[in-house]
Amino acid sequence: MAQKWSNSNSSTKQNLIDRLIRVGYYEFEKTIGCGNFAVVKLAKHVVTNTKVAVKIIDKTQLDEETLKKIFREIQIMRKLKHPHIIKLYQVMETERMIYLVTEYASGGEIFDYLVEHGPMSESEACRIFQQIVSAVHYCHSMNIVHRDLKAENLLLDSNNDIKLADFGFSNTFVEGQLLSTWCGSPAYAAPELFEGQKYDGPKADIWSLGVVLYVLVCGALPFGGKNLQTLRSQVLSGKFRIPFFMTGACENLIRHMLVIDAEKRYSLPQIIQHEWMKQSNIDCYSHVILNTNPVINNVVVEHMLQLPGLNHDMIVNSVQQRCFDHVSAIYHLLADK
Ligand SMILES: CC1(C)C(=O)N([C@H]2C=Cc3c(O)cccc32)c2nc(Nc3ccccc3)ncc21
Repeated sequence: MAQKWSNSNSSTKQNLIDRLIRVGYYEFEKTIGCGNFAVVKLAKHVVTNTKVAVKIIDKTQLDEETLKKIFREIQIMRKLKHPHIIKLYQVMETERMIYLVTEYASGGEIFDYLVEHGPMSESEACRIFQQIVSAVHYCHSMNIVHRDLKAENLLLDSNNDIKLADFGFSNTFVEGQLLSTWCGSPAYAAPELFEGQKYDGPKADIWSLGVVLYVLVCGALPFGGKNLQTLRSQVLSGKFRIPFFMTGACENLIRHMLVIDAEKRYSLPQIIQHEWMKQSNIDCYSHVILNTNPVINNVVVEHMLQLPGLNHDMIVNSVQQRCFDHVSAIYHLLADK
């Protein structure tokens, strides 16, 4: 469930959640964002003393449709384990609330980074874009499309590395089968979405990646307009301005991604192999090894056995069954330290 985040606490529901100080082993500190049906708070895991983000969802405020989307988002996040995708640590549910405990991206939105620092140098943009491409490539290899790729959903961690967030519009796809739901932010939406046609999910994500790359290097959107109609005609024209400072290689890559005909648009392997992407050396295929079953880290297990009430089998089961409960949360929070 993608949403515009604001940190203004308005409604009475908000105050109720605002008075929350602790859930499970998590002590709440401050609100980092609130949307129409979720509040996200910074919290500390008291057992491991680690900062996490907790998305608090009040189920009583949601209709059936939205609730289904939230459970789909959770199902998808449970499957994803990648260095540049926000990791889900734990899911807690009471009869009226859902709490999603995830990695905390302390650097905030890359959108705000660009507002503050202006466009990136192309070598910095290349480092960041390679991380984004690696995260999206991993999702597509897991048959998941994000469908809401935009600067606002690209978060930064304390090392200024990318953490892809908000799988509220994501969905699983079957190779070659077309999707039809209109998703995401218009400024990042592929032309085929504006034409109301069924579309190929991964190819629509690639268009959004082209808009993201343009935004990183130019600090502005390629397609704008004062309303949806002008935006639509600009996108369908496929015409956008290239600033004087953009190198030819960068322009060439962007022009191969912002291609109207989805069939002719670059694929992720073509993007990875493009000249411009060779500026800094990241292995975009690091994601492949992440799909295997988690190898148990015995140092972490030994550390946990000092905690009351835990035994070896409980820990190994919770991690290998991917329970997303307190035990696996302690394990992964310690492993990621
Ligand atoms: C749980 C999760 C994944 C999430 O839902 N959000 C929200 C909340 C604010 C927001 C946004 O502004 C843009 C995207 C996602 C979000 C998160 N925000 C952060 N860090 C952050 C830190 C300072 C400013 C903005 C975001 N870390 C993890 C999350």
